[in-house]
Amino acid sequence: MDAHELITRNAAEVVTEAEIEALADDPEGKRAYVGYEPSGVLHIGHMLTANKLIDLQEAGFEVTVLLADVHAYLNDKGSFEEIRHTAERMRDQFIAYGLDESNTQFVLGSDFQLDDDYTLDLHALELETTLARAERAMAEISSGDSVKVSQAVYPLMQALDIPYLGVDLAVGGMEQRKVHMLARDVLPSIDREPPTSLHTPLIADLGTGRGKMSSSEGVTISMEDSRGDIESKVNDAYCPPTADPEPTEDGVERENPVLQVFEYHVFPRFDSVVVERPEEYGGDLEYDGYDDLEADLESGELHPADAKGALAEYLDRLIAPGREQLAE
Ligand SMILES: N[C@@H](Cc1ccc(O)cc1)C(=O)O
Repeated sequence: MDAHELITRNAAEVVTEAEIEALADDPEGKRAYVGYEPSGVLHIGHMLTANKLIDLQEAGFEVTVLLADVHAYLNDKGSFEEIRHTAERMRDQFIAYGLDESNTQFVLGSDFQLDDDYTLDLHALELETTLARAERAMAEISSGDSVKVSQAVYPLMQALDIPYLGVDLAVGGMEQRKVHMLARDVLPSIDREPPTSLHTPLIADLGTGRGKMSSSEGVTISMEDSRGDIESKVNDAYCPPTADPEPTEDGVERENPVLQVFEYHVFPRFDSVVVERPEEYGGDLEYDGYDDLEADLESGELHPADAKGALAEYLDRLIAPGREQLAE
């Protein structure tokens, strides 16, 4: 796979295509980051962007993981002490998941976000931004109806992190796109380059195929799950024999989350996938890429129950190192 393909595979969008192209062609010195609010344990949402960071490392990027402790605090995720503690645990889980410490830089937000220069630049961005714009940028990041002042400061800090970390590419889920657009608009006002961004798709809830998989509602997979937990969640997952299910009766769009997890979590991390089947049902199936697996599910060659069995097996392999880490 060439650099451009590695960078863009499984991305829902890049802003802009031309800027990505230029980064792909740049042989050295390119840097990317993802920021995470430390809270709870690593789950499949974090792992999706972590997979992208692993692709980017392979494509020659230097990668930074920002453990955004101040952001978590501003977004009401607990006391600063608790968040700090969670940040340390999270870092260890990312390493267990495969973000090699030798080429991943882990940075704590509070290590630079409380400096004088940062604070003054932040105030300059506050002057450039209406409350309404800041609030819109946060719509898919913070929950709750009334936005606090802290949550209006949040996206401006996220924008400012990009030049302060010295990165060329900001990576995040689709829910981060409005913050990245805001960053493109406001950073030039303080003589900083507008950043390039890449967004990963949102994966549907495992149980229903609707909405998005999240740690706060519905069914997700986390590093705390035992093999048995994974098996029962995957077993109960929504998996019609198509990649393009009909909407529900009341018109809610649905995805096939089992296929999505194969596409965005399993295939990026394994060279091939074996679906074990007894001889009388045709024996094992082996796939070198996602498309063939999807085609077999659609044609009926691969039964959803067998697909689920294999998914549980591979998810377990992805989770195991983190689970062991947590048990320490
Ligand atoms: N907004 C991100 C966290 C984050 C914070 C600061 C950043 O610079 C980047 C990302 C989230 O929703 O989890």
